[in-house]
Amino acid sequence: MKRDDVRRVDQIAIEDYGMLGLVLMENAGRGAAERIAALCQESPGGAAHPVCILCGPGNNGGDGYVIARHLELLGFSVHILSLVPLERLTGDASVNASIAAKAGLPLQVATSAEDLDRWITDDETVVDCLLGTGATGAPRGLYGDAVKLANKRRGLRVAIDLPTGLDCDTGIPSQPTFRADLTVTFVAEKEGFTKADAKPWLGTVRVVGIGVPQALLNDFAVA
Ligand SMILES: NC(=O)C1=CN([C@@H]2O[C@H](COP(=O)(O)OP(=O)(O)OC[C@H]3O[C@@H](n4cnc5c(N)ncnc54)[C@H](OP(=O)(O)O)[C@@H]3O)[C@@H](O)[C@H]2O)[C@H](O)CC1
Ligand SMILES: [K+]
Repeated sequence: MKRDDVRRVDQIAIEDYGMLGLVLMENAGRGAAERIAALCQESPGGAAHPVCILCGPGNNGGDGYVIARHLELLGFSVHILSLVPLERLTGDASVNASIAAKAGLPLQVATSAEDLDRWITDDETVVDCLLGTGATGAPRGLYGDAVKLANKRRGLRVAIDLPTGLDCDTGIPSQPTFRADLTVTFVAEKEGFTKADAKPWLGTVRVVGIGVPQALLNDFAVA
């Protein structure tokens, strides 16, 4: 499915069907948390290890706060690294960041590559909630630093909606691109995921529904 169509599904679900963005984000985040839990149970270690969730400035980051809350409920030890001050967040992302903070989920704001190097450790699962379908071009500044650092760590890597740096329409990776073991994507596989260039960056792809009505999915020919 094309990036713009996926974003349209979100918009129509809210504007025409009256669904709340927060409901879509909750469904997305809970579904993603359940796929991450399944992966961590399958990994060599077997035990659920600590999880670091990297959150960006938009609703992809917003998903990360929901994922953190649900992974904690599943018994994981999570910590959240935001690359923007929380007051910079808006809408559904801001609501979920506030819930996570009020719930006492460990949360730090990284302002430098040194912060990221210190706080992203080597044995934890790293979840990429940096950039999603709102990204344009290669990850800039601290986002590029975060992707490069995450790619060097030894733990599992999970991309949410798409690996930061990957163009989800063309499948073309940018310098850098998050190299995922698992990509959890919402509504439908993105068109670029079928391209050979994308494969090394996606890992296993799992589609998570976000609760939009079948009638709306049918309008976009989503199975
Ligand atoms: N129906 C669905 O699929 C649902 C999707 N959800 C999630 O929402 C994201 C899309 O959220 P959105 O806020 O539109 O976009 P992003 O989170 O990707 O953030 C984009 C912002 O990031 C900045 N940006 C863009 N490109 C770059 C770059 N190359 N480097 C650094 N920063 C970048 C930009 O902000 P500025 O302030 O800099 O303009 C963008 O605004 C989707 O992917 C899903 O994860 C919903 O949660 C559930 C339903
Ligand atoms: K992402």
